Amino acid sequence: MTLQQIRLVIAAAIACLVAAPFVLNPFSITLLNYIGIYSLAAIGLALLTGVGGIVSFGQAAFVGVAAYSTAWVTALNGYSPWLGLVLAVVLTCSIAAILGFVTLRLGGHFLSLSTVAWGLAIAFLFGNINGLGQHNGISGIPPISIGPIALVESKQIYFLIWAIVVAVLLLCYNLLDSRIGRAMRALRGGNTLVESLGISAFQIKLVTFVIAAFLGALSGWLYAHLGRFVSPGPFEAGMGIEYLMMAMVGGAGSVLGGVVGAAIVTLLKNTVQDYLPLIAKGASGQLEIVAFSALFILFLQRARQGIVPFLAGFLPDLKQSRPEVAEPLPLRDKPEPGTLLLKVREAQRRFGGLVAVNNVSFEVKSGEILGLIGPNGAGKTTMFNLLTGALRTNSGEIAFAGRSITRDQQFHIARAGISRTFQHVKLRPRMTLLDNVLLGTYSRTRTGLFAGALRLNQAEEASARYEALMQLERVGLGDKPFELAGNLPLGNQRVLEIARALAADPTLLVLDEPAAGLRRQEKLKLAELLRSLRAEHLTILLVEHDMEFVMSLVDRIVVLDFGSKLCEGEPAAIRSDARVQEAYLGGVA
Ligand SMILES: Nc1ncnc2c1ncn2[C@@H]1O[C@H](COP(=O)(O)OP(=O)(O)OP(=O)(O)O)[C@@H](O)[C@H]1O
Repeated sequence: MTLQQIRLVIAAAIACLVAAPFVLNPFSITLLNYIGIYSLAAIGLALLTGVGGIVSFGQAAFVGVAAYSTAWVTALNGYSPWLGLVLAVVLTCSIAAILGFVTLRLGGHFLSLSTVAWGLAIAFLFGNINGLGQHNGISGIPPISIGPIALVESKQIYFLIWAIVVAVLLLCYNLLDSRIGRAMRALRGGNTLVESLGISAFQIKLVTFVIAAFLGALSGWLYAHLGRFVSPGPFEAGMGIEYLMMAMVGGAGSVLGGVVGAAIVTLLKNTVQDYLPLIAKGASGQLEIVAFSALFILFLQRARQGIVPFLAGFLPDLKQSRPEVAEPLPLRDKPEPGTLLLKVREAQRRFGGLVAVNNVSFEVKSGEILGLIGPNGAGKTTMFNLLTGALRTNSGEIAFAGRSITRDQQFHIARAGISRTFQHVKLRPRMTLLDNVLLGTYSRTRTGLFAGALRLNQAEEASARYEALMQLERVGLGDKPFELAGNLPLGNQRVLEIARALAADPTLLVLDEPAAGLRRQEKLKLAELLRSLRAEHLTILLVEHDMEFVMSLVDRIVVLDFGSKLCEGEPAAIRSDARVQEAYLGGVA
């Protein structure tokens, strides 16, 4: 499918939206208004839950904070709904920022459980604060006015609601295709990779959380001025679950899924409400929940990925154009070859009673390739995790480029110029090769949230894309930049990790078993690549079990055994060292 065809489909969809109020009856228009309003909250959840992987049950509470804010400003204090919008957005986003700051460091299920807790707490407040009408709610909310026109009728507010929905969709698509959006997309699947790229996972989660709340705020503001009345019911936990359902039914990873999910759930609910009283007189309220739950379970079993991604699977792939030559991204200042780059002094790391790294000291000079070898379980990967900040040392010091990084957070260390690959490959399999490598350029680029959403910094984006393509070509993966990373064989996934690490223009490249899973020819190519990197004065630290590969490549070797340093020296000396033969090579070298 070409970009032009997609534009045509979008233009046709917008034409239908514009024509709808002229051909539909008032009830259908009201239904569409509610679908639009729910869509905004569901798009927020699609970003938070589907893209960012943070399951939240509390979206209804944010919608409620905004609805009550604008009701208080307008119905109780007589100010304009536009002032209500300002308070709604500021208050909702501030509450989200505080809640996010407190809870987003919680891992896994605890984070989701906390959203249930604060969702319930906020909804409870609506019904119990005197000044907010308690359970009777607030009525007499005025309509939104644009200039002299008050949007009293459904048909009038319809255009405002759907203009906001379309604008939000466009901004979200732009955002997800930008530097910050890629970081948001990378959140799913764990923090270690994200932080190793110089991205603060906490910061990106907080941003995503506040964006989701902001969209909830827009939804709440419109909701209050459409119904002209607010009460606690629509903002309680049940509605929080319904928003989650909308996001999941539509396709949690897709912002368009938010709209489709809102439409399906709203229409389905409406239909169930119409037909259930015919079957069960009197108890249809409770039965509605049962029927709905049963449908949801069926959906989870049959189409878990959601409708939009499911349908998108039948469409021909979007023909994307290869990045074109662009201004190169700025390069770091590199230290003089031969100067001290990394100094590890008496580093120790324990796991309970096990000392995985035991007072290890070594140095790496700029421009050299140092191999770290040792039998399985010797502590090599743990050492790499200490250097890159993925783990903290229990004691000892690590200095990089003349500065202690012992207590630095992982993303700070990455930004300082240490890039790594992982023993167990860490990629984002549902992102393209190009996007995976683009993640590596994060610390070399600056485009922020708003510039990304508004596509204001296209020159930098073009440079980053070109850089990513160059790195893909350098490692031999440049022919299919739009292939999904998950489709690559394991060996090539390792090579893709190297391209991603190189895209950060590192001073020190830390490679954990890069040749594992490669065939002989591929290994030779990799060795050639690493040699060419050394010729460019890049410093490389390497863990590798393939001795032939290591010996032919590195300048020096440090040998670890049972967490301690056994010896260090040039490859020939290590090869003939009796202790190494005994401990590591089993006397066969
Ligand atoms: N997170 C952890 N918790 C507990 N023990 C750990 C942890 N990570 C590593 N270890 C233990 O620390 C020791 C060193 O492990 P490490 O992975 O660093 O060794 P390695 O030299 O990289 O081994 P291999 O070559 O097999 O990858 C092992 O005994 C391992 O079981």
